[in-house]
Amino acid sequence: MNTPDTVNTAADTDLDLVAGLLRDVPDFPTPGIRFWDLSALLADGAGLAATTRLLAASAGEGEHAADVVVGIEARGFLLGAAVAHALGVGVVAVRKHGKLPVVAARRSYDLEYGSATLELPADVLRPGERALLVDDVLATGGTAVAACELVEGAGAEVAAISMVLELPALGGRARLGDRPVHTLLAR
Ligand SMILES: O=P(O)(O)OC[C@H]1O[C@H](OP(=O)(O)OP(=O)(O)O)[C@H](O)[C@@H]1O
Ligand SMILES: Nc1ncnc2[nH]cnc12
Repeated sequence: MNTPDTVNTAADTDLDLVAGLLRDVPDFPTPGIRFWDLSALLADGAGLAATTRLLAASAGEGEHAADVVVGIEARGFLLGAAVAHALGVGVVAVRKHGKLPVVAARRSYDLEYGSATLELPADVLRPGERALLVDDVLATGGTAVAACELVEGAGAEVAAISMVLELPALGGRARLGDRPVHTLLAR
């Protein structure tokens, strides 16, 4: 029987479901990297719904509510669109270099297994808007910092950063400074 401090909430149930659908793959994409793959989670209807609920719950309410979601290529697109729909707001796709026809700004960065450049589409973020950044994994934080700088460079505010999985050993949270970071699980 549950006692008051062992009551399972709906969020706990969602979290258990999410955790059970993650898989880690050794030596991908390069030797020595333990890669966290969310494919099975995204492919599972209940898993995707639980993930969306949990990520949306980390968005602020009232005056702290997000005006828009920013999804980071590529896996952040899938989660970002789902979270935006749940919150009733739109979604901005921050893309890898060379995919957008009209670019507001770009940032290059390093991550666990290489380097990349992110670009923000022109004329979609308005100054003063509160953006919720969504992606799957927070590792070194290079990707998230670049995305935050693009949002902030457009005059918008990073309301929060929401990710499914954090890899604390790689130090991403510290690189994000004072920006509010919410991750569902750590490995
Ligand atoms: O915290 P970091 O060290 O920056 O790593 C996290 C990023 O790495 C992965 O994306 P990846 O660049 O592999 O791109 P993809 O989603 O296009 O596969 C992941 O989806 C995050 O965006
Ligand atoms: N180990 C990892 N697994 C999945 N995505 C990542 N992005 C950066 N590092 C990662």
